[in-house]
Amino acid sequence: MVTWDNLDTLASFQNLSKTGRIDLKKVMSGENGAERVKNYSIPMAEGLVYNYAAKQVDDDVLEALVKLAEEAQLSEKFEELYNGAVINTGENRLVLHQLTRGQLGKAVVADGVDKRKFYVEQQQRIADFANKVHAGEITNAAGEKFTTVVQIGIGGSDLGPRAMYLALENWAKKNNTFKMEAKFISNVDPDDAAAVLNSVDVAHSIFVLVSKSGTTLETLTNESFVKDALKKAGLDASKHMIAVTSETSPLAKSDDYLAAFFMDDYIGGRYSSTSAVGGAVLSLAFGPDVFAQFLDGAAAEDKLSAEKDVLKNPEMLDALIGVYERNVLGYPSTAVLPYSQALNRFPAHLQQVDMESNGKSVNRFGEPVNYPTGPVIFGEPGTNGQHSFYQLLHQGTDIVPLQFVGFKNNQLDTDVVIQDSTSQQKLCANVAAQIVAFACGKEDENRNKNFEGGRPSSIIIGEQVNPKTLGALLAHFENKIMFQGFLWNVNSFDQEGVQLGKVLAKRVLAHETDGALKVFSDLLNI
Ligand SMILES: O=P(O)(O)OC[C@H]1O[C@H](O)[C@H](O)[C@@H](O)[C@@H]1O
Repeated sequence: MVTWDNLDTLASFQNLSKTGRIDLKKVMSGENGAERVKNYSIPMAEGLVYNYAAKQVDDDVLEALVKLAEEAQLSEKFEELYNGAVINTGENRLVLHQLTRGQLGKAVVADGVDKRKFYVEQQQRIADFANKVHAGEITNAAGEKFTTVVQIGIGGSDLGPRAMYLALENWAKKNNTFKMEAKFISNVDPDDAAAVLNSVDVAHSIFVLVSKSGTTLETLTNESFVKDALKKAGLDASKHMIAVTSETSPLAKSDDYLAAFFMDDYIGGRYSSTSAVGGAVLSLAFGPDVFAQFLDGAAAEDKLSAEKDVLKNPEMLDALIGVYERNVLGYPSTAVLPYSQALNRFPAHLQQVDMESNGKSVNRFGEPVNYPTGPVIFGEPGTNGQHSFYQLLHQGTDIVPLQFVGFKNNQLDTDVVIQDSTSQQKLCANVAAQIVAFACGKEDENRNKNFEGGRPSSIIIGEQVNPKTLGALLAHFENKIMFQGFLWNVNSFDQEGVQLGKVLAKRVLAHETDGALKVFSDLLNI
């Protein structure tokens, strides 16, 4: 049996707090540094490697982290989760997104259904549908092929699928698996839908309406927006739309769609990229086989997350180091910095996964916690970020732990040699340089030009962004966030904090306001 205790009640956490502070500048300089880079590294799935040489840890801290993992029963809690325990206590739900890509434990039966079978069945239904669209067996009313897919959804029904699509678009083009261009409508700002609709040929577009609940105001509004545009173009909306939702949602039984594919309440929106939510758009855009490879990558990383030896489990160690940084060293934020244009929207997706999961002030029993929980997450791809916010990261008063991601190869064949190096080499040179610059700094008599150093980072290195490495990368961060939730003893799988704003917005629209809300409503001309 596992016990759910607050972090600050664990003896191993008290011991961790007493370990000596690491002088990163010192340990990362010279031969010492070279040894650390070689040793402080864990193989991940699909040829990825997690390197934590530039984190403020040494063997003593690592030993204390291992003890913390044991006392907090991280492995046992993950085991409970994938075997179908009610981990999402706030909503009384199981947490099953790992089951969409593999079976780590025993069969999970819920509501009389084997859940792994259910997810595979949905994946298969989507594959059949996508193949028929590609073969021209499912067409528009004029019998012409669909050429574009447009996803309508917001939050978890947008960010993950969008980030994954962008990550694989060029790879698919290069590898001849690109089937259809995908576009995304999310914001209730009418300019979002209008701009996307202006950029596509609606007569040859298939729209994927994605809403787990089937009740999200922005998504339903955008659906009407699109239906209106289709009608104005003389088209039958029901011949152009499919839905991805949960079987219990109001959308599930509607005749308004060509087809409906299902996820369920046991998959949080932000964890739904590997379910039908990501499956529909990615299978249509790149073919079902590419989506299957993406799932394989995620499944392989999930397996590593189940590894009991902390020093062989990249997700668990990353989580533990993050908690050490947050709760012992007191760092309030974390930046995710992929040196890859393909991962352009990956930080935005992680922002939701991390901050919606662990941005909590009460533990899983609803009692206030006395320690900081989830950090603020932000990020941009390198090298763009270097010319923007890195100034604060190098010389600002806050220390911000960094999570770099870098790949040896780009996705397209095009590159040039300028000043004796390719663009890809320049990209990689920059990430290596940044790790050492942040860790070691540089002394200068001019205080303005002085770099203190001592700024920690980790890096995940891979060969190339492709479906498998992307799946592994996604699972890494999902599972890291899950382990951190276990450590903080929060429920990482609900999101009550987003409700209040929705309720007040409804009041504004119904003109049922007073006080400050009324004045703001007037100022905004509602
Ligand atoms: O998929 P839906 O039910 O439309 O939900 C879309 C999103 O909106 C909610 O407000 C939540 O904050 C997100 O976790 C969710 O992903």
